[in-house]
Amino acid sequence: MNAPELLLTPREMRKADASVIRSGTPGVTLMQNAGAAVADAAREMVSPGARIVVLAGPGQNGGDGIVAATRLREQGYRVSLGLLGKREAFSGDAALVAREWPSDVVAVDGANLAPAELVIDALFGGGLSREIEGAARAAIDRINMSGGPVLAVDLPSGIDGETGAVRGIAVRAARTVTFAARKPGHYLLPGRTFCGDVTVADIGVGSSDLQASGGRTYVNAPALWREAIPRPGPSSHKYERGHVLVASGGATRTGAARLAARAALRIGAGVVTVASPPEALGVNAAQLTAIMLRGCDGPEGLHAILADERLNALVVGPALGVTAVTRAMVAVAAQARRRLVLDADALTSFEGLASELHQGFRSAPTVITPHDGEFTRLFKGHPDILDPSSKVERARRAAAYLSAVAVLKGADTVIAAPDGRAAINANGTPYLGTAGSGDVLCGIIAGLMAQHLPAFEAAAAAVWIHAEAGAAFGAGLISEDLPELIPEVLQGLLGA
Ligand SMILES: NC(=O)C1=CN([C@@H]2O[C@H](COP(=O)(O)OP(=O)(O)OC[C@H]3O[C@@H](n4cnc5c(N)ncnc54)[C@H](OP(=O)(O)O)[C@@H]3O)[C@@H](O)[C@H]2O)[C@@H](O)CC1
Ligand SMILES: Nc1ncnc2c1ncn2[C@@H]1O[C@H](COP(=O)(O)OP(=O)(O)O)[C@@H](O)[C@H]1O
Ligand SMILES: [K+]
Repeated sequence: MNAPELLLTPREMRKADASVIRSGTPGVTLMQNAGAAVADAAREMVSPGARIVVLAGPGQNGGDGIVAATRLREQGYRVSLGLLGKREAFSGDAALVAREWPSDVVAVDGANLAPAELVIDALFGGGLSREIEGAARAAIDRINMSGGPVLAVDLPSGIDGETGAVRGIAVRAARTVTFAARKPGHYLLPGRTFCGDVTVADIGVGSSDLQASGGRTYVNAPALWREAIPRPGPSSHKYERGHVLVASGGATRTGAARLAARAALRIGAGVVTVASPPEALGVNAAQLTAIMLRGCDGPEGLHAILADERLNALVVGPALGVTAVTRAMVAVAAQARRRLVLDADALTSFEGLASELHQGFRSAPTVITPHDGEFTRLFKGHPDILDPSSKVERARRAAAYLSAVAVLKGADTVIAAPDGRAAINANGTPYLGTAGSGDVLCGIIAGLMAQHLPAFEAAAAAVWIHAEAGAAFGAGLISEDLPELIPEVLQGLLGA
């Protein structure tokens, strides 16, 4: 099985580099390897002898660029080197490699990009620490206006490697070569859209060095959770595959629950029941077949239904209404200590009241699935959770605060666990932005938890499967399609 792919923030990457250097490999060797990998990528992008302009910044990212420039020059390319700052001002390993450049340098604002068949952007990488202004800003503007392909070293300059934010302005690259491990900024938006194709070069940082970084953020991919997905044994019966209960909204708001219920059944829950307010029983009954239906009158009704111990996973929130009654439903669900998914109105009903849920889900696996708007409402008054510029950090803090897995949805959905693990999803499609899509996601999560997947694995697997299904369908996707697309994705994962 492939190992899960670890993503390292620039700070964690520095720890990994330090670990390699402690084991005896000089930092300059890492830089030589990094620059050589950039030169290799450049050769794949242009024909022999092409004109290449390398723009190098004042730090070690610039050092990588100078190594690439030196190599490419030796290999017969017509290379010019533009520096942001003075050649004598380089420090550390970059100062060592700068001595090896055998030709003239120009200032970045003097570098002529017009004849270049390739621009190599080595202005800033993991050390970007503030908004870009002045000469650096003008240089990036000119790179983006040049119209030719750009190869970015480590990160497109201007993209924050930890958060994916644009620090004032950023290079639009056709390709990015990064080192040892991708960074969260390669996946988080808007960073992802600036990178082009991202490749990871092996520069001599081993897996023990990566572990030494302390990083706990992963790409959300099957390697992270595939082994946890159950396959029914020859003698297993439906209740072993779990029983999901989905709370339905009132008579005119029942579709969300049915979408979640259908998804829970398709992902493999043995039994799924919709708990319906009495006035909505007719409309639910008219549209349910394999899914069971129970009358459920508010929090007391839910409490009564949960006397059945076989109900082991609940979905509470979609289309329930933003009310005190919904808050009471959440309280009943939490007290029942069942696996729980909370979405939509269950979260918005606690607008500014997150403190009522503080550590509220310690006693049973729980997943919350807010989009940005729901997240901001729920944690109103909690700047410690809302303010970090990294989406990963926001999700992590929310998860720790509630003792629940937080799925912070969007085009770059982040899944975070209270223990600090996090995953960034990247296989989605904008076609998932369709009414009811989030309800389907809730159902998939609950269906996997009902089958005993731990909450983090269930949430991460569900986000990936949901996105994979949506991407496979593409244009014209509506939420009703999503549950019906699950079997093919599941069969691809399980090989059956
Ligand atoms: N051994 C290793 O560690 C290896 C590292 N490797 C490479 O090192 C890169 C990281 O290097 P790095 O830490 O030197 O940071 P880097 O991205 O060059 O920028 C720092 C410089 O930029 C400046 N600066 C920052 N923001 C600015 C702004 N907005 N506007 C203007 N200036 C700004 C900052 O100035 P200061 O803040 O100090 O004033 C400083 O001078 C990494 O991406 C990878 O490519 C590889 O070779 C593998 C081995
Ligand atoms: N541009 C996009 N790329 C990938 N996934 C997306 C995109 N837009 C929305 N999604 C996904 O679609 C789902 C929408 O859920 P949500 O916002 O709750 O919608 P609804 O309330 O209509 O169900 C989420 O899983 C989200 O991650
Ligand atoms: K760069």
